[in-house]
Amino acid sequence: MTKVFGSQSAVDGLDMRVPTGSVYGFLGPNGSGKTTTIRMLLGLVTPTAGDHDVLGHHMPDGLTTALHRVGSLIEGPAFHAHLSGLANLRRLDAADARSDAATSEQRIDSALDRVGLKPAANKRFRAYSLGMKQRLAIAAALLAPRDLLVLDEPTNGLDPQGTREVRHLVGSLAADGITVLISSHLLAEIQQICSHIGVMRAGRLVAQGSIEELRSTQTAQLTVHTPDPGPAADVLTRHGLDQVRVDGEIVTAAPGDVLPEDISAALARAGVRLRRFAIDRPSLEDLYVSLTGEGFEVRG
Ligand SMILES: Nc1ncnc2c1ncn2[C@@H]1O[C@H](COP(=O)(O)OP(=O)(O)OP(=O)(O)O)[C@@H](O)[C@H]1O
Repeated sequence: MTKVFGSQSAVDGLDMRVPTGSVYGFLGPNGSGKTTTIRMLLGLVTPTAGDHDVLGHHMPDGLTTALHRVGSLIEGPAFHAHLSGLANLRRLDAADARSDAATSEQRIDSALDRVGLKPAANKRFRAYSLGMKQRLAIAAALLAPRDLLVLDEPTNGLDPQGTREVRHLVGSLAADGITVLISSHLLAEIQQICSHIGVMRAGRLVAQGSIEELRSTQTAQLTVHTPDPGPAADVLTRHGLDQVRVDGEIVTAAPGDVLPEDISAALARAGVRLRRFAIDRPSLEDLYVSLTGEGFEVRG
């Protein structure tokens, strides 16, 4: 899908797949096109080009069929500060033409229970912590049964405790089988709960896949600390390792398919003395930084 606003391209040729049952972390710096993409997915913005399916329904024809199985948190519902969480949910539920008044109390109760807000149900919204406010917003998205939950930056502005609350909640919803699409500009905040990740940069999806797939695209690096760097480099080159480099007593190389145990045995046979032998794979953090140029923001 593509979305152009005036002369500005917000989303450019996006080809995105959110597998059923996944928690898909939709990552990218501010302004990279995440919200625009989510708004297109939910039929709130018409794409300039391209089309998409939601829960197996081609959009926009399947809008009414598919979207009542989709809960979303985009800008967040408008809550009344002086009303309790419970009263706020009652108002929202009553305003939904599709909701069945006969089951309203039961659905509200289970939504509050789901997000752990039952004990605070009668507290005024303005007395809620930021994490509680965000959990209430997610409860609002859960007033009807959902197959897919779309959360746009649900941890934005939350303190570490609020972030943990939201993360924990999303993890438990996913464990119940709800597919979750969750956007964030901070990989560290959502990495633990995601099974899949898509990375946006300047309107383009620059990487997408399961965490394992993305990790495996990262080239591992062998690092050897040794007082015998010359012989060590010779052994590594003879064993077919690429990019063998010597820097003082540190030798690095790309091990490729050569097994660590074969490398260490070969070094031992050649009499190379080792102070340290390690094979490291760059973290997802490194991948994210290299794809987006974004620094890793440490919070709290
Ligand atoms: N309605 C609009 N009219 C004009 N430009 C827009 C509109 N909506 C978004 N844009 C532009 O499109 C680009 C992508 O914005 P978008 O909000 O989708 O990014 P984002 O990744 O969600 O960022 P953020 O996390 O800041 O919301 C930005 O440059 C933004 O200014």
